[in-house]
Amino acid sequence: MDVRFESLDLPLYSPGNYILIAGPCSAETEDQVLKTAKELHEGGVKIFRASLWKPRTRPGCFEGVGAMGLPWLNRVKEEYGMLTATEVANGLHVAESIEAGIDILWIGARTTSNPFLVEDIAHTIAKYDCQPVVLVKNPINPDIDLWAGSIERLSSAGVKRIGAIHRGFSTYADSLYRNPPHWQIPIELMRRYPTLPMLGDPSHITGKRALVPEVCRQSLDMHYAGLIVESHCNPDDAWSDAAQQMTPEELLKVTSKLKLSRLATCPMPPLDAWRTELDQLDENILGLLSKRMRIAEQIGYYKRDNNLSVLQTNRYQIMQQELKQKACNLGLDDKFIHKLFAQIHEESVRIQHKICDEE
Ligand SMILES: O=C(O)C(=O)C[C@]1(C(=O)O)C=C[C@@H](O)C=C1
Repeated sequence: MDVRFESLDLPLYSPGNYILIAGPCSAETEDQVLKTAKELHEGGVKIFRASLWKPRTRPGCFEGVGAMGLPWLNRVKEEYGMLTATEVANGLHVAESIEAGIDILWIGARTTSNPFLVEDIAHTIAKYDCQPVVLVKNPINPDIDLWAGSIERLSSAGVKRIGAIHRGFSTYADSLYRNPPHWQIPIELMRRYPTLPMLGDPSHITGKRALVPEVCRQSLDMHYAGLIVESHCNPDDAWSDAAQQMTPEELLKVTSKLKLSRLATCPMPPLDAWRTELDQLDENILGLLSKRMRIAEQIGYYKRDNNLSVLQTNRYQIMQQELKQKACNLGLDDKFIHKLFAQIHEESVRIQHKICDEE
């Protein structure tokens, strides 16, 4: 589908000249909102974010202050001249936010996954002459068409200023990141829509404040238009997502370095994206190997207690035979897979011998 994107026309953060949206995960109290906004404003941040409606995984968690926080965001606008941004999950949120003068609305990952909600949001926005900027987070699952589909729905309904937010994708596997980035997906979206502005969301990708700086850097190296980062005046006491929020001071230390590292390197976006993806896959392989060895250990104890021999040649041969077939089906070289699993089996046998020798 041919989608035309108008410029977001948002103020840029300097140094670095990129869009920087910062603020707490959730608006909690008027004081917390104003204190955080003041510190960010003093550091040159021009766009303030805070969620009012929070879709949470389980009931009983803090679900946001709702429309009560809209006047707090208005005070941020009036007192510090910042633009304001919040998350919307249905048409009612949209209407309340636009009527309260919010400048930027973002659609969260769970909402992007629901075409009915996206339609509701799109048609509600389109009713207003003075439209906000709308940013679409990637869906929770790594489904590029669902992401693209939401963007297309907004555009078809008449929403003009649209951008995307890359917040990573949820995973079942153990991972360094809360939501592994799968960089190839946003890269593919940017290939499909070359004029679509993409913002990185390092807070949700990493889930840990210590990792936020490197993902900020990677996002800008990918030529993203900017970043949306969580910052709280007292992150450890935050009512939601405490581990991934940083103080305005910590954040500004990172953002001021970004320009330097961006100029000092010569980014090669496709290569960088592939390497990042390989790093992630390697980490997944390590996680799986570790799980496999833990199971081999358990079998080792069982064999010791039941006086069974460690080496089970039959089992090993059947396993290799099946792997050969599976490798061929996946287009992998069967000799390589044979060698790889011979090594893995050898290590498993070593671990079990050690257990059996322990007594
Ligand atoms: O199946 C078992 O008995 C195992 O202990 C597992 C395992 C393996 O790593 O796959 C290890 C040793 C045996 O020779 C065969 C297979």
